[in-house]
Amino acid sequence: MNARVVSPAGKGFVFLDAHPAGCAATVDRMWRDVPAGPVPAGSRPTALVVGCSAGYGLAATIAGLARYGIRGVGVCLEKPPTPRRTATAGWYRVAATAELAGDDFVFVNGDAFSDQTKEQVTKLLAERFGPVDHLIYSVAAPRRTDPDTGETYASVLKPLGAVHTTKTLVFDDGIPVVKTVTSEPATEEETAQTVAVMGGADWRRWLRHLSAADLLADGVTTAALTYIGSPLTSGIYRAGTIGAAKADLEATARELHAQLAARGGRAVTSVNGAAVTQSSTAIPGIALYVGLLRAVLGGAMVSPTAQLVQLWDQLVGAAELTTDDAARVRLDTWELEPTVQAAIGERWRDATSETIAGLADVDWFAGEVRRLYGFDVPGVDYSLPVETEIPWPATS
Ligand SMILES: NC(=O)c1ccc[n+]([C@@H]2O[C@H](COP(=O)([O-])OP(=O)(O)OC[C@H]3O[C@@H](n4cnc5c(N)ncnc54)[C@H](O)[C@@H]3O)[C@@H](O)[C@H]2O)c1
Repeated sequence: MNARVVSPAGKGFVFLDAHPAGCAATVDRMWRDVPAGPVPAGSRPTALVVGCSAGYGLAATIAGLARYGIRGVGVCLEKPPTPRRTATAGWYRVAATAELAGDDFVFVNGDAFSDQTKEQVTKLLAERFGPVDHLIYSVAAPRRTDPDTGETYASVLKPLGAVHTTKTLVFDDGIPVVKTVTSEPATEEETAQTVAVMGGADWRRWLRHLSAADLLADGVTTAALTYIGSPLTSGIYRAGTIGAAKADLEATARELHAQLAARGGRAVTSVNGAAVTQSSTAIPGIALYVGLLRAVLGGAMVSPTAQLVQLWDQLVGAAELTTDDAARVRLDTWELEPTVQAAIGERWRDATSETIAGLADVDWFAGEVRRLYGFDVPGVDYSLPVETEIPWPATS
C-alpha cells in the first residue's frame, strides 16, 4: 500500500507521476461519452486492440467495450509503480477500464513487437475467446526490436530531403511561448528505421501469427491508425520520416486486404484527426497546431472516442465501411475542412509569444497535457492522498 498526495512534476509535456484517481475519472468520462450500440445483446464480437492504454487505442478499447460489448484482449506497454514513482498513466487507465469491462476483456502488458507477447495473446485467445472478429492496431512507439534479426530500430521525427523550420509552442514556467525549431533532414538510414518502427511490419506480423493459429474469424476486419494532417505540419509529419512510415502502413493495409478478402475480411487504415497524446506532443509544431485547431473549432473538435465510435460502427457493419481511394477510412474530415484550415493558417502566420494567448486555446492545450497524466480532471480532489499501488488486472 502506498497512499500519498500525487502532484504534477516534470519537464515540458512529460510528467514524472500520474494520478490514479484522475486516470480512472478520465476512463469513466470516456465510457459515459459512448452512445449505446445498435447491436442486440448476445452477439458480442471478439476483438484485439494493440496499443490499448492511451490516446486512440484507449478510445478504441472503451468505445468497443461500451458500445458493442467486445470481448477479447488489449495489449500495451506500461510501467508499474515503484517506491518512488507512481505507475504510468496508462497502467491506471487500464486498471480502471478493466473494472468497467468485467471479466471478458483482459489486458496484456508487454512489448507488442515481440513474438513472446504475440504468443501470450494467441494463447489467451485460443483458450478463452476464440478467433478475432476485429483487430485495431494503434501503437505509437519510439523503437522496435525486430524478432527476426534481433536488431533494434529507432524512429525519428525529421523532414525528408531538406532542412525544415517550423513554429512551435512551448510553456516556460506555464507561460506560452512561440519558438521556431529547425530540423535537419533525415538520412536514408533514419528514414528506413522510422518505417521499420511505425510502418506496417508489426501489424502484418500480428495478422500472420493469428492466421497461423487459426484465430482470424471469417469476415475479420482490421484497422491501423494513420494521420494525414495539415499542410502547416506536413514538412515534419506527412512529408517527413513519420509520413514515410504512414505511407508504408497504408500500403500494408492494401496488401493485407488482398489476403483477407479471400475469407470475406477487410484491412483498412483509419485516418484520425489531431489529438493531444503523449506521442503527438513530441512532434515539433503539433502543440501549436492543435492549440490553434481548438481555438478555431472549440467543442466542434471531434474527440478520439467519438471518432472510434464511428470506426467501430463501420468495422462491425452497423454502418457501411467507407474508404477513400487509398483504402483509408476518413475520420479526419472535420479537421481538414478548407475553412478550418484557412482559419488555422491565418492564426499560424500571426502567432508570436505576444499574440498566442489570443489566437490559440493554450489553456485547453495545457489542460489536455495534464489530463494525459490524470491531472486537471474535473471531480477529483487532488489534495487527498490516493493509493498508487494498483495491481494490473488479472488475465485469468
Ligand atoms: N495523436 C494524434 O493526433 C493522432 C492522429 C491520428 C492518428 N494517430 C495514430 O494513432 C496511433 C496511436 O497514437 P496515439 O497518439 O494514440 O499514441 P499514444 O502515445 O497516446 O498511445 C500509444 C499506445 O501504444 C502503446 N505502446 C507503445 N509502445 C508499445 C509496445 N512496444 N508494445 C505495446 N504497446 C505499446 C502504449 O502503451 C499506448 O497504449 C498512431 O498510429 C498514431 O499515428 C494519432
